[in-house]
Amino acid sequence: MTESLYSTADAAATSLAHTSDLNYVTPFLPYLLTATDDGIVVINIKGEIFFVNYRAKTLLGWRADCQLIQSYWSKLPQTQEAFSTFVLHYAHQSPAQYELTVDDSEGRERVISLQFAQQEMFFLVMVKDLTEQKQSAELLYDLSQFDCLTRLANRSTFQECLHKAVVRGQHWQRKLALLLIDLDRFKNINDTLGHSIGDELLQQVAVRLQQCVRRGDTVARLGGDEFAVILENIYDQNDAALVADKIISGLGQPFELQGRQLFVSASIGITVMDSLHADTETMIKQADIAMYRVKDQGKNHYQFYDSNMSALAEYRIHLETSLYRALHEHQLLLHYQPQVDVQTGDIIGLEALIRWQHPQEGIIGPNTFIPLLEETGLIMPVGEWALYSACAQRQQWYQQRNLPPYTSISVNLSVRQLLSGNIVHTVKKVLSVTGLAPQLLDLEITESMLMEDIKFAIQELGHLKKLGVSISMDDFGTGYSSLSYLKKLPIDTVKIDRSFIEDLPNDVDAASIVRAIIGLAHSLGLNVIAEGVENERALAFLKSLGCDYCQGYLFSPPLVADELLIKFNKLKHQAFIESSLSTFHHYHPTFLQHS
Ligand SMILES: Nc1nc2c(ncn2[C@@H]2O[C@H](COP(=O)(O)O[C@H]3[C@@H](O)[C@H](n4cnc5c(=O)[nH]c(N)nc54)O[C@@H]3COP(=O)(O)O)[C@@H](O)[C@H]2O)c(=O)[nH]1
Repeated sequence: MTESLYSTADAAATSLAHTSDLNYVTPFLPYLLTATDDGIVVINIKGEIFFVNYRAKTLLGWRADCQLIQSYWSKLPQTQEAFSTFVLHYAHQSPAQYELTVDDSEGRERVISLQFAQQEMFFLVMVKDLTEQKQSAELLYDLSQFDCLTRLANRSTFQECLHKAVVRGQHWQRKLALLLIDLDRFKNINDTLGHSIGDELLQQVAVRLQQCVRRGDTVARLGGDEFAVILENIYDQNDAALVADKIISGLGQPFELQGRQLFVSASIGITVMDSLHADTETMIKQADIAMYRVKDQGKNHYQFYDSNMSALAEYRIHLETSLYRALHEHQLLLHYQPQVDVQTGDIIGLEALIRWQHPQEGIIGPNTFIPLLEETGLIMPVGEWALYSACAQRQQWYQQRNLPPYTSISVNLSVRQLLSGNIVHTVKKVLSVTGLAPQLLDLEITESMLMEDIKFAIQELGHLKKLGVSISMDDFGTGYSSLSYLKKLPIDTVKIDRSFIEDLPNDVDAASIVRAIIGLAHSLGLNVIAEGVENERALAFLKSLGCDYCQGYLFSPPLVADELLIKFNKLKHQAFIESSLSTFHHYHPTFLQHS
């Protein structure tokens, strides 16, 4: 039954589809004319109106009924103008379209299109509301041109602006400058205080940057915390330096964010180019190189690009590529340096120090490549490798009865490792795989690392301490040197930086600092290791101050595992020190003359 009904309906639909007889539609016309989303007006060649549907009245702002429309038509110059234009220019085309802005019956501005179709002396005018379509198009345009967070020009607009600036500069033969600005430690703000504060900060930074430049200059956000400023029409570098100074001091003022006061700084790389020789790609590359130079040199400053920087940048790229290879080809290795009990001369620990055995350049020290490992993120796998290898080596020595059972192993942590959120898990894993007792592992951190994100760092150190490992504060005295925060940190040992040790006991200031550090550390229940002990007078002085442990060339330089073992096995206690002296003279022949 149902089936037959459907087939009847299908048959009817098919027959309708095949007919072009409009008589079927005519009875529905009044309904269609009111229900349609478009306005419909019928008008003659003189502009006299014969029919207007409800939608057209609303869109065109006509509140009157059909009889009065004639007079309204004449009061609407834009519509009249549209009509006249149509009559003059488009009458021969069908349908013709004209776009204009009117106020609708509620007084809201609307963008409409009038589409005319002619039938002898009459015209059918279809009135379409384009407002939303236009708004979406504008929004899309906006999104493609501007950064939605800060409303500054986005990266692609910046590229376009820079290109135009170069062309204008070439035309007027004027110089132009590009400043690339990167906020220092923005990631920490975002990670610790949350993205909403981070976003607000970026918005406020955008406002301040705009306040530092002239009206015609371009300020753009290139992404993340990176901004750019294009200065056109400048006379020389001084003009750009003035703006950079303004930016540094502008951003140096505190930011008020959700009831908090925040301080930020920025690193700025600048390139100034004679427009005749400028091209956008080179300018961006140069400003970028200069900016990274500032980052390397301690941030919160600006630098102009100079050609030497390119050589340096190329060297870095070379170094980076070689480092990747070094990792795959196992060119990284650890050296070990003993830590000695000042009173007994016993070796109580070994510090693992990374080296790069470069196939052409020989042994490369960590200061050359650790910063690059940090920057590239390679420090994570390398750091984990160092931790694992040091612990495994310590265990192997112990199992082969080459080391007293209490000898600890110290491993340096990098800032990335400490703040990765993964360090506790990594240490746990390494201890479990190597079987090393946590009490025998010492992790070295530096003051400056803590300052990156003190709250999180303290939290992570607390978790590490709970595992049973000990923590040493490395290079103490060189960074923030805030003795007052020492007591808040979950650490066990303070390592006095070797710059305070090298001239002991002659350097009176250094001697006072060392005395103060040892006194304070002991009052807080912390051990003290003096780094870089190179001679016996320094050792004697440190002993007199009650320093607990020493490390330095006096005892041994860092050595590869096998060498260290030979030395360790051959020599004990005082004999070890005596022999170390001769090794030390071998490394530092001039020392004999001074001592
Ligand atoms: N994240 C990691 N950082 C590491 C790792 N290995 C090393 N490092 C960091 O590199 C810094 C420099 O290390 P290095 O060039 O090995 O210098 C150490 C010693 O060789 C040197 N030293 C020791 N005794 C003396 C001395 O008597 N005189 C003298 N002129 N130098 C001496 O001091 C450095 C000791 O290191 P530390 O105790 O850690 O300060 C190093 O500081 C680490 O930060 C690594 O695996 N991961």
